[in-house]
Parts: sequence; structure tokens; C-alpha cells
Amino acid sequence: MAAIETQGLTRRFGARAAVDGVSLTAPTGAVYGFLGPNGAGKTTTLKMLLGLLRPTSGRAVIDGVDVAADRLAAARRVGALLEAHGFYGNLSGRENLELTRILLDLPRTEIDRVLEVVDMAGDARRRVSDYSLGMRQRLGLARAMLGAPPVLILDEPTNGLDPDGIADMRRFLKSLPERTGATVLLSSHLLGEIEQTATHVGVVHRGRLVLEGDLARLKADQAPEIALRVDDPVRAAEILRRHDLTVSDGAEGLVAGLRPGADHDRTTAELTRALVAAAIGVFAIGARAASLEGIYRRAAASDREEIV
Ligand SMILES: Nc1ncnc2c1ncn2[C@@H]1O[C@H](COP(=O)(O)OP(=O)(O)OP(=O)(O)O)[C@@H](O)[C@H]1O
Repeated sequence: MAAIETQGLTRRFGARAAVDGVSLTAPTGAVYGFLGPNGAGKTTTLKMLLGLLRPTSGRAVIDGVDVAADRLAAARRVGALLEAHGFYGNLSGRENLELTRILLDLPRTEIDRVLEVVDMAGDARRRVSDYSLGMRQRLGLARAMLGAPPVLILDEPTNGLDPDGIADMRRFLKSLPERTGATVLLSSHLLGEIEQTATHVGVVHRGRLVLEGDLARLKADQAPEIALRVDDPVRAAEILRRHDLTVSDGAEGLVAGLRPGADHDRTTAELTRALVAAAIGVFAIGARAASLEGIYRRAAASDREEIV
């Protein structure tokens, strides 16, 4: 059984669909990276998973429980970290957790347990107003883990953290299934973040799920690519297209997509000859390692083609 599953999940605001027929599956034990640019529909999807927003159509199932059919039972199976923490600054971390513990009717020992998991036992008696943002984020995670729910849903958990805090949080997120046994769904608009933490990935683009799967498998299935830096990218792109390659502009230059199974070395040699023959200066050319960025670019590009 999947820990999180949606079928045709849709939410309209007026005429516009913020989430449009999303069917996603996060297998048990996964760290599922939910990726998409700002406004793609991530937060709206998460709110529907948590029963905070009613879908226009479709359904969401958490740990086997249909969210619409039994909102409370579903809520008991999921812990969430959303953007607004809503902590009381004048209370200590422990006291803030205590409020939620009472609400959920959990044993006292739960507080020490979750504080241990997020390495916050030493700071739990300090007032939350004296916490750094990173500490508040950890406290938010601790609260999400109260009662050891089998599913954790985290909306942009590294937002607003400094680089050290981000590195810490990423390490922590990666270790979460091991520490807690929970399936984790985390949203992000940062490719690098998902690449470093997730085992599975789902990409949303304009409200639609355009790609989903096991990250290692997606990378293995990715068609080979060649990256190049040249002195005339416009003419070089024309030549690449004439060689029947797909061309995109990456952060570090042009990226040519080969057909699956095509030979990297042979194509690189062929392209180098063609570029030099056209008097284009080649600064660098070579095979590109499979990356989430490559997978993402292709998914977004093919989605655009469908829309046009
Ligand atoms: N309550 C609402 N009323 C009207 N439109 C909304 C509402 N909530 C979200 N939207 C719209 O739905 C779309 C998706 O928003 P959503 O917040 O889900 O995106 P997101 O992927 O989480 O982006 P971000 O990372 O910026 O939060 C946006 O165009 C947004 O303006």
C-alpha cells in the first residue's frame, strides 16, 4: 500500500485550476520530493492532502484512509510542517509542544522523544522568541512528529534558513525515514534540494503532475546529454538541431539531448568536427552526468509542447 496516493486530485479557484487532475503515489518509506516552480500548485495539493482544503474533484488517500471520507482519521496519520508555525514566542519550546500533546491526547514521554529526534533536548526550556529560524523549523518538525504519524508532510522545510541551516536540515530530512519510520513528502522549488534529499520525485507544472518516479531509476533512464560552451551559441544550436538533437540553454551553456542509446563519444566527436568546420570556437564539450535538472527540463519542455 502506498503511504500517500491521490487520484485525479483537482482544485479550482474560479475558472482557474490550481491543481489539475494530479494522481501521485508516494510509496511507504520514501522521501518524496514534490517539486515545481512558485505557483505550480504544491501548497494547494498539500492542503488537500491534509484535509485543510476541499478538492473540487478527485480524492486523496493517506495511509489507506480517504481524507474526504474520514478527515479526522486521516489527520491522525499525518504530521505537517507548514509555512506559518504559529508558536507562542513567550512560551518555551517544550511548552509549545505540550499544547499540541494535550490536544492530541498523547503521553508525556512523547515530548522527550520528539525533542531527541530533532536534537533539541538541550534548548527545549528556552523561550521560542529566542530561537533562531533553524531552531523554530526543528521545533516545527518535532511538533509534526508528535504521536509518531506514519506520514510527514513538509512544505518548503528549508525556506528562510541560512546556508548552514539548509545543509543541516537536508541531512536531517534524508535521515527522517530511518529515525522515525515515516514516509516523508516535502515540497520545494529547488532542484538541488530534492536531488540531495529525495528517493522519489514528483514534478508539478501549472497544476499538473508532469513526471513522477524513483529518482535513481529516472536518472538511469534519462537519455544521454552533451554539454557545450561555445563562442556563438545561436549558430551552434542550429548545427545541433541539424544533427537531430534537442537543444536547451542550461545555466552553464548549451545542452544537447541525444536519443536514448546513442553513443556519447561518437556524437561528441561528430559535433566537434561540425562546429569547428563552421568556424565556431569550442571552449568545452563533453558528456553530462544524469541529473534531476536534466529530467526536470525535459519534463517541463514536453509539457509546454502539449500546451501549445
Ligand atoms: N485561495 C486561493 N484563491 C485563489 N487562488 C489561489 C488560492 N490559493 C492558491 N491560488 C492560486 O493557485 C495557484 C497555485 O498556488 P500554490 O500556492 O498551490 O502554488 P505553489 O506551487 O505552492 O507555489 P509557492 O511555492 O509560491 O507557494 C497560484 O496561481 C495561486 O495564485
